[in-house]
Amino acid sequence: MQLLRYVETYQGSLNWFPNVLYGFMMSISVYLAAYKNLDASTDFLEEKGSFGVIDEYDFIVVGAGSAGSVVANRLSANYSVLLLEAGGEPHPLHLIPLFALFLINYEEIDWQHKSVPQKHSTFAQNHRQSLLSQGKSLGGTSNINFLMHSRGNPKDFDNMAEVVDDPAWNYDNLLPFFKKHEDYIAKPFFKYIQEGPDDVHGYGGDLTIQVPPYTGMAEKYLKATEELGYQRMDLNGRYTEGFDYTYTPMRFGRRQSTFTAFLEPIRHRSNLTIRKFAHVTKVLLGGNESEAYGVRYNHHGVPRYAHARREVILSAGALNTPKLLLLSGIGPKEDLEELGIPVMQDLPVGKNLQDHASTYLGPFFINESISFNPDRDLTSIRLPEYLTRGSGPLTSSSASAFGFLATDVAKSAGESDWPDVQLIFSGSAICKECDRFLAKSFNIKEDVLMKYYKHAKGRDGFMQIVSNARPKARGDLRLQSADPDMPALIDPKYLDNEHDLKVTIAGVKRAIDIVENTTTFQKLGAHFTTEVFPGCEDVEFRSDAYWECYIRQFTVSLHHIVGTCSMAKSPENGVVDTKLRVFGTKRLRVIDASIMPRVPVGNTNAPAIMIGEKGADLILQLWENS
Ligand SMILES: Cc1cc2nc3c(=O)[nH]c(=O)nc-3n(C[C@H](O)[C@H](O)[C@H](O)COP(=O)(O)OP(=O)(O)OC[C@H]3O[C@@H](n4cnc5c(N)ncnc54)[C@H](O)[C@@H]3O)c2cc1C
Repeated sequence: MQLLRYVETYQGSLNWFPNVLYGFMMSISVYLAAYKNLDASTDFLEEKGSFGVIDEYDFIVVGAGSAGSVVANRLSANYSVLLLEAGGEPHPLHLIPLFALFLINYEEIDWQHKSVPQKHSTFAQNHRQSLLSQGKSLGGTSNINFLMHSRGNPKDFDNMAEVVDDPAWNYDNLLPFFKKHEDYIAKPFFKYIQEGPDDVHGYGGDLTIQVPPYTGMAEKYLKATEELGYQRMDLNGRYTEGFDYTYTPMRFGRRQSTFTAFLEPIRHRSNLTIRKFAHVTKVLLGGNESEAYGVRYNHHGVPRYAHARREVILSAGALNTPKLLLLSGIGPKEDLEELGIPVMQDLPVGKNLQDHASTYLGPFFINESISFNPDRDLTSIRLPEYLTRGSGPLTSSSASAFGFLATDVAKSAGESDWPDVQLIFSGSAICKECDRFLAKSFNIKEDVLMKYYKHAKGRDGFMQIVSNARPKARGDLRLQSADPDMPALIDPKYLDNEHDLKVTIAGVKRAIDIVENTTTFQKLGAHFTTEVFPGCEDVEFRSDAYWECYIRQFTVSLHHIVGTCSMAKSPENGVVDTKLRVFGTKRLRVIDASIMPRVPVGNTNAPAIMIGEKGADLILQLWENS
């Protein structure tokens, strides 16, 4: 507290802080590499000699991410579990939500997948390749995501149950799995939270869900959306159109990843073996019925094998799980034969890839100094304030409010109660180094962002992310080689159809309306930038053609990839059945985001965690009754 008082008193003369911080962030790769090398060397020495002749467990879980951490936690309560994770310890900087946007695209903690060059989008990204980040450490992508807790719309799950013809996957039946781990803290004063038997939230679970202490300009944004007739509602409940503060997995201002919630507290459980730096390269399948009996993996350069007495569970995420299945001979027959991989099962692995293609709309400027302007507001007080009180802007990933709305496209399809656009509000101004940081995080050409943001630096303002929440685009993932170290060919096919473009343009116009047609924002003199996005100089500014150009240039993935190992009624339409067992195999399941047949209207971390709960429950039910 003494330190806090000292810093509060002298902060005026200590405004060197942003410069130091920017300098630190620019050299972050050195720090990340040092941390990882130390972790890997310690792990190598500790694990040396700890392998048995037969490394055998009841269950093997591949991937300690959002879903895998939950699966390993639940199963190891009763059975022996080997959890294999390609990455190491999560980096301590992950805990600070404000750093979320600046800790992606580093090889030490991110798989850094890239799409193949896109024909209809991502023109401003280097080589037209969309960066498709995925966390690589204990906790997986929950370590590097933007902390938005959003389950998806009840209709998404009802629709999923219909597609797979199994009511077990409808919203009402999945609710217990959303609630099971939740420790929900509702923001005070909001009346929309249901109480009693209709309460959709859980309390006292492993994962605390709350609004961060710092919300910046979010209240202004929510007021403006109310002016346009949108209600404030619980976006993790039975919502339709509406807006709210962003709820996040967080305790005392620190990110709660699935590592901190589900693995750290039990990592010394005698039934659980966590093996870091263990890159699984093949599922071992035997007999006529493709029965999974183990996996092969590389551990510090040494090939290892582990056997499962009961099941092998793949939770390597929506890009690495299909890759692993393909490498193991499960996938489209023709593709596998072309690469000389013996075919174990002919299944549409890697097809049906979906993602939320989005655009980063802005900057919007205001005349008052109320946005979070890092150059000004990131004073030296922020660190001690964060460390001692768990408060202040460091607690916010900057996506402080969001909402869902139904465009005319949804309405004319009779789906006004199933929104098709998500708008995310980021109340941060463009700081003097933000162009370079954002270029790195989005894989955008640095000169493009430097040009576009030049006039915005240091001015109070904000951004909105416009996301096409129910895309029609269906991409795919294929192998280019049987070598596990070769990246897969990933093609999300963003904006390859008129529908997706139309919905995104409609979303952009609503986002502009919120700013330019509400008294809340007009009192602040709020307006969209007058700067033309590089590459769109030849079309009339703010015309539909301009928005099309902007969206196709500045396309960014919201990193919500799903569908590559789709759950389905039959093997012609998907990869796993409704018990998440890979069709045509035995003792092999997929439990992660890849099993969702359609991307939910919302974000995918909460659904992936729910799938972890549901999958673990299916497994426990089977083995406890047999
Ligand atoms: C930058 C970014 C921001 C995002 N923001 C949000 C957000 O704000 N809100 C939200 O809800 N969602 C967000 N998401 C998406 C969400 O976090 C993911 O959809 C979700 O975490 C996926 O969970 P998963 O269990 O399927 O996979 P993951 O969490 O990716 O877990 C897979 C794990 O498997 C490991 N692995 C992979 N291959 C192998 C192998 N061969 N051998 C061993 N281990 C392996 C990986 O290292 C990883 O730890 C974001 C994603 C990104 C990248």
